[in-house]
Amino acid sequence: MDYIKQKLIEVALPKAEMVHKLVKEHGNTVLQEITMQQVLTGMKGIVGLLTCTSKLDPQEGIRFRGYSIPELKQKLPKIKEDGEPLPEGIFYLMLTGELPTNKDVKHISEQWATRAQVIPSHVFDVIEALPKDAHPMIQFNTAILAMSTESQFRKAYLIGMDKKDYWDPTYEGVMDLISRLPIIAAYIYRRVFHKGDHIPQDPSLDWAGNLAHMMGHSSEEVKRLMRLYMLIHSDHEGGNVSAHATHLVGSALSNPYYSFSAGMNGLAGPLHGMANQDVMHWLNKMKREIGSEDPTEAQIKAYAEETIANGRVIPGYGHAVLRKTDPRFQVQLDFANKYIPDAPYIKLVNKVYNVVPDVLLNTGKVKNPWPNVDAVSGSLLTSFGIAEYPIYTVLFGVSRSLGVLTSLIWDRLYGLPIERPKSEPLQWFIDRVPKQ
Ligand SMILES: CC(=O)SCCNC(=O)CCNC(=O)[C@H](O)C(C)(C)COP(=O)(O)OP(=O)(O)OC[C@H]1O[C@@H](n2cnc3c(N)ncnc32)[C@H](O)[C@@H]1OP(=O)(O)O
Ligand SMILES: O=C([O-])CC(=O)C(=O)O
Repeated sequence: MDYIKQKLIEVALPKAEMVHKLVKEHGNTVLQEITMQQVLTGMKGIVGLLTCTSKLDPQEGIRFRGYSIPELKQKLPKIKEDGEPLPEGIFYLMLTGELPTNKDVKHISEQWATRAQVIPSHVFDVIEALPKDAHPMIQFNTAILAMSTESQFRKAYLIGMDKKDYWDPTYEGVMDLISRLPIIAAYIYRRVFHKGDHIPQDPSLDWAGNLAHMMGHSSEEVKRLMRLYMLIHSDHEGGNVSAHATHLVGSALSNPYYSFSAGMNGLAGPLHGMANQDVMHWLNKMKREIGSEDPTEAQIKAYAEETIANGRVIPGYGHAVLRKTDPRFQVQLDFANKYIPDAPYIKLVNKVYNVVPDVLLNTGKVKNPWPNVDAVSGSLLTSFGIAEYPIYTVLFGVSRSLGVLTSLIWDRLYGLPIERPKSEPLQWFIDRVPKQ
């Protein structure tokens, strides 16, 4: 058995027993009071999920197994000392709860490179059957579903395996799926934006470096950016739409491909991952309407106010949980200010950051006026030559696979049952209003 799987069993067994014990011996413990407002505004703040890969603090931002992004930049293995951590490392950390060694990261890189070799040809046929102008997220998700013919979990389930072993074919499916996503993403990118002139994978490269290479952006600078991008988008605790959808569908014992596809349908929404593409449209429309490539802060403020007055959201700003600037925004801005401080889009992002929070605060209703991860990611990619906006959410999706699919393995390790919260009609809520 692969040593990572062996390690996983050792780490997981006592934890799975603990979950079982908590349910059995402390099942009646009251955890929280829930208000009408919480239920009717998207269940914010209601603890309804067990997720160990990462945890989001509203003030501090995300921590992966306890480590902040600046800590991970220090502690995770890199190819070069001054480079960015390899996403293989965050996968290992989220999976096992322990920091990886260089050897662990190399092992995962090699595993993924090997597994990536065997994507069945029908997956590409299915992509080719779609119109080229179908949004890349449609193509990406269709390909993910088409790959589910390969599901190891489905095969094992049909044979009739013991419930406690479900995690094993899930792990195998997750490893296969993650290994193949960069190839699918790059294939779609080259199909839509580069006349179908495909670039073969280079199995000697790391997972993110290979993605940049297959996209046709093979400079060391873009590979470094891709590693950072894949690291920071990988997880955001369990309640965000893509993670929760993956978990929910997985709770029906749907295979990893079906489950991840559900998450990707959520990521494609403009209030979630698609905001990274929308930010670019918002910035460009602003420049067009103002009639300047370099608008002043006063002009940006007026445009932002007009966006709000028209009943629209300013993409890249606000968050359902965060109440401060997203550290994922900050780390990307730091990267940009270090390597490309004079890039026009980075200057623009800095100016927008100077004025938009006040505009949002002045509405009196926006709970978080600060930028989220999507406020800068597109400007950064564009400045490094990846200027085709519709691919941005696909790149987000490739990264998000690391967290949500690791959680799916843990769902199986814990033996979590089907998720089925209760719903009530409107009258039920009205009946709960205290009588005068
Ligand atoms: C990777 C990610 O998913 S990060 C988020 C990416 N999404 C975006 O950037 C889209 C823009 N932002 C938003 O739409 C929101 O801030 C969300 C979806 C992220 C969070 O939504 P909520 O938790 O409902 O935010 P909040 O409680 O602050 O909303 C209160 C009001 O402020 C509005 N609001 C929130 N953010 C913004 C914004 N950026 N621009 C304008 N209005 C906003 C809401 O639409 C809501 O208005 P309403 O009462 O008239 O319906
Ligand atoms: O946490 C959320 O709700 C949205 C988000 O930033 C993410 O999923 O990365």
